[in-house]
Amino acid sequence: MKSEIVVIKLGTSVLTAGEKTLNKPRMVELVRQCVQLKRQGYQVVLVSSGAVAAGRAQLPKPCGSSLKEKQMLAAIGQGQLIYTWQTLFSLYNIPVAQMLLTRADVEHRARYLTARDTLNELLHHNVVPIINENDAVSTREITVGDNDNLSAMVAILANANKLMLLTDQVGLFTADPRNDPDAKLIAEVRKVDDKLRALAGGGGSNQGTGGMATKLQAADIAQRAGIETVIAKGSEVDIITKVMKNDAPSTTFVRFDAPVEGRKKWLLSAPKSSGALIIDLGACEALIDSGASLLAKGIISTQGEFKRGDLVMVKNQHGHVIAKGLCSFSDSELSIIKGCHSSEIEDELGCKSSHVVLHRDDMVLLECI
Ligand SMILES: Nc1ncnc2c1ncn2[C@@H]1O[C@H](COP(=O)(O)OP(=O)(O)O)[C@@H](O)[C@H]1O
Ligand SMILES: N[C@@H](CCC(=O)OP(=O)(O)O)C(=O)O
Repeated sequence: MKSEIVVIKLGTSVLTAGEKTLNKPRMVELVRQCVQLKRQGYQVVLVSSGAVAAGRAQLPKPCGSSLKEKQMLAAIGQGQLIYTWQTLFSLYNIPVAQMLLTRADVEHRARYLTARDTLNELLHHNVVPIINENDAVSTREITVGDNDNLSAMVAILANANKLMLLTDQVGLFTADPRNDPDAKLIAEVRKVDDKLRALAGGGGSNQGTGGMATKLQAADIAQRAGIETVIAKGSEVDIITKVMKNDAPSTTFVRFDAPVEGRKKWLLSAPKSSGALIIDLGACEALIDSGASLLAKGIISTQGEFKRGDLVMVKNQHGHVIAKGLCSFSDSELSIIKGCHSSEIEDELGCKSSHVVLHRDDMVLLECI
């Protein structure tokens, strides 16, 4: 039987724990629990933050306020980060592997498949993959930007059963507990919606990136891909073991009953959109109620510039995103054929072309109207 795969994301807040550099006793403890999990038959993938913090501690003068400096610090600290993990796992004779990814590696279908194969091969050989963003080469265009979203992408790549986001809070509260002592823990989330997003603030510590907002984005993606996500406090004793037994105060995002499959998971996780299609009510209903492909007839207008094959968001007339998918036409072609019947498209464009704008196999639904 194939063993279950657990992706554990460790935020800077967990790995530094109030210190200016890596908190090694904390890392020892986390490795012990990961090994325990492996001995129970699970496969473990780590998404480890902490490179910037580790790099910062190695320079004599404080720095890291600009993007350039952060990239430099990540380049300095990543070596120490992976060395520390490697040293700790080697105490148990478990090899580790470093994978540094950017959005471009996941966005490009062929690179995505290569990363997936490498990850699978590592797990097959009982190695613990330790993943971080390749900050040193990440430009604004290709960065994921935070390891919460990266960990959701990794969970999809690894075909994981569970995603654990370990941080410095026990879960998602009704308000940032650093500012509101009356904030209450939300134990279970069925669906991430705008009301919930409004509760999630940015990072509380000055070390972390994204705070709860990016954790919700990650949980939303994972839920839709059929992966249960748990936010929990990394400093709590035996936290990994407790989360596996559903025995820790935490926030659990339950997986959707009908998750997206195969290639659609890639669509869900990776590509950034180049533009958007605004569609009418009839088209919204056809997409959501009947699972239909999107036809030119339902398109009111487009936003942004995109080529054939680019990823676009699909919005209703109120600007609400309802789907995303790979578009068969460029924005300039759509300006000609929007509102047309499918049979008129080839005549209008004067060339052979698809009869649908977004095929249902190349599209994931994100919201209901
Ligand atoms: N509604 C909320 N519930 C819990 N924490 C929140 C909330 N809104 C904002 N936060 C902040 O998110 C922080 C955790 O995110 P972050 O600093 O990015 O940590 P990490 O390094 O673990 O990713 C918490 O310290 C907390 O202050
Ligand atoms: N890639 C960066 C971490 C970025 C990040 O998302 O940090 P965090 O919010 O602490 O998980 C690093 O290694 O320092």
